[in-house]
Amino acid sequence: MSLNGKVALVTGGAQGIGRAVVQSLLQSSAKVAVVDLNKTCGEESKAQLDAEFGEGNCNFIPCDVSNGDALRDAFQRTVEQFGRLDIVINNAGINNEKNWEKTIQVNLTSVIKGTYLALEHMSKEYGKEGGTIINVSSMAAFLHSPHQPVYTATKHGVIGFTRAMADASSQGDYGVRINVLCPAFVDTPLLHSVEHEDNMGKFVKFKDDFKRSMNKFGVLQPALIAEGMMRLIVDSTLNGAVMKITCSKGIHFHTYEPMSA
Ligand SMILES: NC(=O)C1=CN([C@@H]2O[C@H](COP(=O)(O)OP(=O)(O)OC[C@H]3O[C@@H](n4cnc5c(N)ncnc54)[C@H](O)[C@@H]3O)[C@@H](O)[C@H]2O)C=CC1
Ligand SMILES: CCCCCC(=O)/C=C/C=C\C=C\C=C\[C@@H](O)[C@@H](O)CCCC(=O)O
Repeated sequence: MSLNGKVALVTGGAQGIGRAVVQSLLQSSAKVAVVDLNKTCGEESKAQLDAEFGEGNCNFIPCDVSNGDALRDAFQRTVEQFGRLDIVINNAGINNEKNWEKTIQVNLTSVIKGTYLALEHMSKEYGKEGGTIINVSSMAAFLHSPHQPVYTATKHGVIGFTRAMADASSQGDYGVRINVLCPAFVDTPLLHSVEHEDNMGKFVKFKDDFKRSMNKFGVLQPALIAEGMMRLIVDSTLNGAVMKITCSKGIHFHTYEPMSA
């Protein structure tokens, strides 16, 4: 699939799932802005991607997505450098039950802010050409664990917000498709945070429950999540879709029963 001429912004793109998505976007000839807090990882990643895909296709923008002004600047810099914006992936996330307010800021508030900024740059409401937004939730929104109550709450929030915004987009004729992706366990640095008291606080005592669940359901590779992401990006029929990716069922969609009166 070719995304030649398209410009993407990926938050949390320096490692893990975001890194795999950036790689797939570059493979499809898109230009990509990698927005991430981790300067060392972001710069290393950019050097590797420049070597593989050539300079000028990828930009690293150091930014804490929970700082609203910094996130606004990151969007602005992307458009200044690449001339337009077509694809926004709100992927940055953390797992910290001890500093749970920060978890809400990064996993939910920043996804909301990232969606609104994306609309300012892509929506027909603002005189722009349209585009697509993908917000990253988690299977934790469907199968919760006592180990991660606030993480789970944020991932529920991302689904509710995204579905409502998808309806706003279609009814308001924004020309922007807005979808949500829910991976099960994925082999990334984030997954190792579940063992640490620094991250989990008092819930660390439930880590064996979490590990049992991981052993039962298996662990996915980031490349499969990137494949699902690319499907959401190119399939122009999808808006408000909730994509799940699990070991047992692979890439598939959640279906909601229609509400009866
Ligand atoms: N790894 C897993 O098992 C699963 C992960 N997810 C979600 O996928 C997304 C990506 O997670 P992973 O790649 O696994 O994590 P990761 O920890 O490997 O990568 C996350 C990236 O986000 C960046 N980041 C964190 N806080 C940031 C901030 N405030 N501002 C800017 N960048 C920030 C990190 O520096 C890192 O590069 C997250 O939203 C996570 O909740 C969902 C389901 C399962
Ligand atoms: C530190 C962050 C880790 C995030 C952990 C996370 O995302 C948790 C995932 C939890 C559960 C995964 C369950 C997967 C289950 C499937 O294999 C399947 O059995 C359920 C399929 C249900 C469906 O309709 O898709």
